[in-house]
Amino acid sequence: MTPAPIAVALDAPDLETAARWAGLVTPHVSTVKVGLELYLRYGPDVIASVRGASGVQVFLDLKLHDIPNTVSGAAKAVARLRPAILTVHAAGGPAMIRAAVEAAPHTQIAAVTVLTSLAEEDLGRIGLAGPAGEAVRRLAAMSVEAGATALVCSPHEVSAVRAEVGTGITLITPGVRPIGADSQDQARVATPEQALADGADLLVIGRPITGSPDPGAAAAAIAASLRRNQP
Ligand SMILES: O=C(O)c1cc(=O)[nH]c(=O)n1[C@@H]1O[C@H](COP(=O)(O)O)[C@@H](O)[C@H]1O
Repeated sequence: MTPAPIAVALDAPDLETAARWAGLVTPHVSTVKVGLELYLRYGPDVIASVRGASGVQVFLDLKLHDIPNTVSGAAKAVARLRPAILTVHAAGGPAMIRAAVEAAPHTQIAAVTVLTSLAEEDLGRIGLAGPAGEAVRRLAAMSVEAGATALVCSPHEVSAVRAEVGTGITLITPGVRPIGADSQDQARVATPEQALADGADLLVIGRPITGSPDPGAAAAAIAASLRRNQP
């Protein structure tokens, strides 16, 4: 069976747990995601540990955000690990995004538009002209123009972003919660089925899977539900 288009966020406090989660979910999902918590604690070794023998795609979510020269150096430093995807903040601007794209030619650069943890009322406070849908659309268009081939947005904006950027761009949505699951610190959320129906290519799901007593079974259940809902 083809693995589901899900990136499991391995936000674990230690490497053993992350590698165990990766092993359990890998038969069911296409991708595992390494974020700041693991990377800052263990560094580059974490990539080989979670990739394991399966060779699953690794998404390195470092959300780089700095001046172009610094982001170029950082992207070069991790490009040798061959992550399939690397995140940068779209708010870093077009020159920064382009610097990342040029520094990591074998990795897909994903620009994070507006964090899924931000609610409409937060945008004004950080000085971002809203509403969220409009800010995401603006950042998405700018990022693609700067060379990003993937975008991160919430499921709420995915259909508008798809209409804006067309079919060639990979749309990645965190803020995904199966029916009945707690949204926790996520503000703009939808179900996996809805996110996919609205045009997402890859769903980022962490705690609804990794917080389960059986992460393998939780991943398998979401994957099966997505298959059932396919048109
Ligand atoms: O870039 C990301 O992956 C990301 C962007 C965003 O806007 N919101 C967001 O939640 N994420 C990441 O997606 C994951 C979501 O995890 P859960 O909320 O546990 O499903 C975390 O690892 C976040 O760092």
